[in-house]
Amino acid sequence: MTQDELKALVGQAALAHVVPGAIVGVGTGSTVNCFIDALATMKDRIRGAVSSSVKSTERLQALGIPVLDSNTVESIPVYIDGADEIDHQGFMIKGGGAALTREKIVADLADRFVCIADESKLVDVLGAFPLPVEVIPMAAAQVMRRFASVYGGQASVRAGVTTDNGNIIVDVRGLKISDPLAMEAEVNQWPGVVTVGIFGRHKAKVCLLGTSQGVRTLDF
Ligand SMILES: O=C(CO)[C@H](O)[C@H](O)COP(=O)(O)O
Repeated sequence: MTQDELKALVGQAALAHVVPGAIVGVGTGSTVNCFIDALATMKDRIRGAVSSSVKSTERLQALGIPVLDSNTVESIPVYIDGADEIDHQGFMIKGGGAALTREKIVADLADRFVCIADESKLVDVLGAFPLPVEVIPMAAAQVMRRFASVYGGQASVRAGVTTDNGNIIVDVRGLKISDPLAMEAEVNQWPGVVTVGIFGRHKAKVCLLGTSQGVRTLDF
């Protein structure tokens, strides 16, 4: 199966986790796009969606799925999103699509994070994928220096990218993230960091992993 077919497979499988009559949290990315397309087939059975990006909002609305303002929603049963990497505890790196801050905000509303990913995303240790960090532009140089001095990571500004919140993305290479919760807590308090793309406190409860043998379910 191709990677696109695996994404379509898990996008479809995620429908089983959508709670009828409820609001569903929707992530961002090519795997989530498959989920959004599948969700359109049950749009009359949900109250609507809370979206994590302008791109996902546009796709949802184009398919006739109502998108609610996150400030009007107190909690949701399920958030469905992809990942750039996921480990065997359900910790993730996210932000390859630059939507990490809004993704974490919607994940924070949710009782359960259901990750959908193809099998190439499953890793033993996070960090081979460059760690995205949303940063307020005037802090970029200081945040990059700090990554080098504290973790030995090589950071660079992602060219040509502005987030939905008007900030930049710094990508950090050369990390081995052995303690995701500790690194998330540390980096999130550096001045100018809006969000680090480690999903530690907001890790997945379930991962639907697309494999050539079918969907493998990992429970964390
Ligand atoms: O974190 C994300 C966007 O900010 C995505 O979930 C992540 O990049 C995976 O994307 P894709 O499904 O296209 O591989």
